[in-house]
Parts: sequence; C-alpha cells; structure tokens
Amino acid sequence: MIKVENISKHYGSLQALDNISFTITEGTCFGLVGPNGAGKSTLMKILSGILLNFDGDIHVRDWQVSKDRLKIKQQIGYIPQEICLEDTLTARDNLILFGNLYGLKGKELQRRMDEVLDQIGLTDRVKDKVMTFSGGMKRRLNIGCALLHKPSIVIMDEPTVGIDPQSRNSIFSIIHQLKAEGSTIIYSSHYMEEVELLCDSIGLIDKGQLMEFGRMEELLEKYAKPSLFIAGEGIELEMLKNFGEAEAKGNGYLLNSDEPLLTLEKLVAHCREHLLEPRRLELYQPRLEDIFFNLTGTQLRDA
Ligand SMILES: Nc1ncnc2c1ncn2[C@@H]1O[C@H](COP(=O)(O)OP(=O)(O)OP(=O)(O)O)[C@@H](O)[C@H]1O
Repeated sequence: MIKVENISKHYGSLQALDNISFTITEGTCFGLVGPNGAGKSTLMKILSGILLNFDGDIHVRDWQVSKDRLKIKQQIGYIPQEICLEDTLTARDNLILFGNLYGLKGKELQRRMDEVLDQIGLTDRVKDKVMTFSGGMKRRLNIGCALLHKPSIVIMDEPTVGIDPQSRNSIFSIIHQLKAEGSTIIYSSHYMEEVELLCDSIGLIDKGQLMEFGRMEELLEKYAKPSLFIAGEGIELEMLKNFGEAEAKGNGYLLNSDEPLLTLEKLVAHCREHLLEPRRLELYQPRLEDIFFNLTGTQLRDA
C-alpha cells in the first residue's frame, strides 16, 4: 500500500496542495488528473522524495517518508515533466550516468541497460548523441534512465506532453509491460483519455484540492449516468426539457434521464409525430471529462 496522509504544501503564501489523502494499492496504475496548475507536479515531487518541505506523511509498505526516505527512494523511479538528459552525450553515456547514480556498475549495469533499451525501443540509437533525438525519443530515454534500478514504483509526470503519436504509443506499451511485471504506476496527466485507458484508480485534483478519488468504474457510476445526445434541425432545448433535464453540448443537446432507453423510445415517437429527423440521436456514455465538469463546473481542457 502507498498511503498519502494529509499532504499540504505552500510556496510562500500560495497553497499548492491542501490536505490531500488517498491510498494506492501496489501493482495498480493510479492516475492523477487535473488542469494546469492544479498541483499535480508538486504532489508527484513529494511522492518521489524530491520535494521535502511539506506537511503530512507518506507510507510505503511499512516505511514512512518522514523516517525512511532513502529506503522509499530506492523503490521509486521518477520521470519528471521536464526532460532531464545530457544532450551532448550519447544515449549509452546518459544511461551509464543515471545507472551510476543508482549504484549500478559493470555487468549488472550493462545487463539492465540492454533490457531497458529494448523496453524503450532505442537499442539501435544507443551510440547517438541525445541532441540528435526527437522529443519523443528523448522522453523514452528519460523513462529508461528512471527504470535502470528496477523500481517497484514508477512515477511519471505528464510523460506524453508534446510528443509524437508513435512515442506516445510506445510509452503506453512500457506502462502496460511495467504493470504486467507487478510495478505500481503513478501517472499524472491532463489528458483524460489517457487516464481512462491506462489507470485502475484516479484522483481528480483542482486548485490543490483532491476533488475525488476512487476506482474508475465507481466514479463513473457515482457521477456520470448514461444520457442521450441529440442534434439536428428543429431539435430545441425547450422541447427536450419535456423529456428530462436537458443542456446544450457541442452542436447538440444532452438529455439526462434515469431511464435513458425509455426516454429514447419516447423521443423517437415524438420526432416521428412531429416529422423531425435528428442528425444524431444516441446513448451518451459519460467520460472522466464529465465527472470533472460535474465536480468543478469547468471543462478540464479550458480550466
Ligand atoms: N517552485 C515553485 N514556486 C512557487 N510556486 C510554484 C512552484 N512550483 C509550482 N508552483 C505553483 O504551485 C501551483 C501548482 O503547480 P504544479 O506545477 O504542481 O501544478 P500542475 O498541476 O503540475 O500543473 P502543470 O500541469 O501545468 O504542470 C501553481 O500555482 C504553480 O504556479
């Protein structure tokens, strides 16, 4: 278990984190989701043992970060949001540099370098200088550097920002592989789709506060009931309000109802009777984005 207990963090007068608590089961992938400036990186740095000055405590298994920081750090591979590599060195030399920092040497280091290079798909570029790499390749190498000491907890802070789709998919494969090997992944992002795809449980964070925490299905069940989406000529908000709670969404309307299928039938009958031909009429399965909107009143993308 990784137990985060009452974490608060101030930068001067700014409260970046406000009394955050949650628990992560080991061997699962936890997603920390929130808009820019929500406090994700601050929490990731605290979890990684990089940021030391904070209130609260973190427990990893039987250790406490306030007492056993070094033991916990040995279990952690931290991939920061900013790429942290030496551009003028080759991929190999960067890996050696990081491996040495983790206390790896000789044959053991070589073996782990070979494994990691295979994992991040950069074996054929090992002798090239990092300055010749694309953003996605640098990101993958950065991940590789953090995996050399085989950490059981991998913390990734927005690893897919600004990279090409191929590298993005490659990072997803790395995460799936790490999960299959039993690692715990802590993954922050403001891309809801990624978190939905990868994570078993999530924490929604906004303005330094944990708005919600739980398993994905639990949160969807709790906040985002299926509804209907309808769009087309002659389809108007006032008319839809006769069938349930209606609101504008995109180029159409969402109609919330406790019995969406029954409402669908009634709507179809209404449209037939009034010769309306909706361009789209479908069941809308809510997403994480909708949960965030329900909780904060803001769209994550615009927040
Ligand atoms: N070293 C610092 N000194 C002062 N303020 C900081 C510092 N680091 C972060 N902040 C502030 O703390 C708040 C939370 O920042 P943080 O980087 O943790 O958010 P975030 O959710 O990771 O955002 P992003 O997605 O943009 O990286 C922001 O208001 C930010 O400006």
